Amino acid sequence: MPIIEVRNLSKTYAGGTTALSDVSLDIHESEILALLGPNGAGKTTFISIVCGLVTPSGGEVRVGGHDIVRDYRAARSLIGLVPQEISIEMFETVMNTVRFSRGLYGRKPDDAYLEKLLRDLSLYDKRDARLMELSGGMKRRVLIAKALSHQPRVLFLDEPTAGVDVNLRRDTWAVVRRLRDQGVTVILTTHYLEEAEEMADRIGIIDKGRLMLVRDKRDLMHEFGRKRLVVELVEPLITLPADLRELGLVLSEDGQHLSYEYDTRADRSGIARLFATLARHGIAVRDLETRESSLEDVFLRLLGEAA
Ligand SMILES: Nc1ncnc2c1ncn2[C@@H]1O[C@H](COP(=O)(O)OP(=O)(O)OP(=O)(O)O)[C@@H](O)[C@H]1O
Repeated sequence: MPIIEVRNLSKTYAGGTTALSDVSLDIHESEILALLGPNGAGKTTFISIVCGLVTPSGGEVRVGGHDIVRDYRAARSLIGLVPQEISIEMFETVMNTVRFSRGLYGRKPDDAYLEKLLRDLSLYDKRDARLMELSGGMKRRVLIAKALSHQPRVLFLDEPTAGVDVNLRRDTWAVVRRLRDQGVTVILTTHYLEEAEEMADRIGIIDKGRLMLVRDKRDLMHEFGRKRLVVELVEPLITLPADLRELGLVLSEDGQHLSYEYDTRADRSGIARLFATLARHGIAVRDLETRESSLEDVFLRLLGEAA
């Protein structure tokens, strides 16, 4: 059974904005799902509904089999949420904040678990510091600790590394991966496509309230990705022979490089033909380089196609 089942979910806010329309999705235990989409696409609305902070206008959501409206407490107890905005009690210490969060869910005190959690998040040294004394990145990690204080099975991270430096971002990724390996399901939103590419098992793209696609990341990159082959020549070419141009090759300004773009899905016969044609013209090759498109290229291409 999926840990989260979303059926025909929609949301129209009081002002009339439709933030979600007819979203259906299953989220599986211990996967990392990244939700991508432009500003205002509906990602935060989706998270807020599943976490019970916003009431849906239509459709159903079950978390661990519990309906999020009829059976709110049971559903919510399985969820940890790291919100986009930092709103914490600045005068409290790190350890007390996390203890308090755990208490809110009615869980028995367990300082051993909480101390381990702080260690995992590299916050243990700061456990007695007041939140106002922490850096922005540390405060973000306190939010993660709070969200995990009641040992939820699902963790929502709304832009977990916005404004966080590269090292800390990598630390956060490592923490999230470890959680996934411990069986926690993670749903995150991000505007850093590199983050989704690095971490996610599946990618969902939301645009204008619609879930445009949910796919295994590797399949997605494979299906929509493109490869680019750059051939460095021993001798520069002044003009490109017509048959090479017809194959889709492009000559660089300095005449030293030929480049060729192709679908990762397409069969490789194009490449073989290309080299045969180069050989026929007596064009000698010094070096080759291939580059695969990033998730960012794939994403922009998909949104472009949708528009
Ligand atoms: N409380 C609200 N009342 C009315 N409209 C809202 C409310 N919250 C969000 N919206 C609208 O719903 C739409 C979706 O917003 P949402 O915050 O879900 O997008 P998002 O994908 O999370 O965006 P971002 O990437 O900028 O965080 C937007 O048009 C937004 O203006």
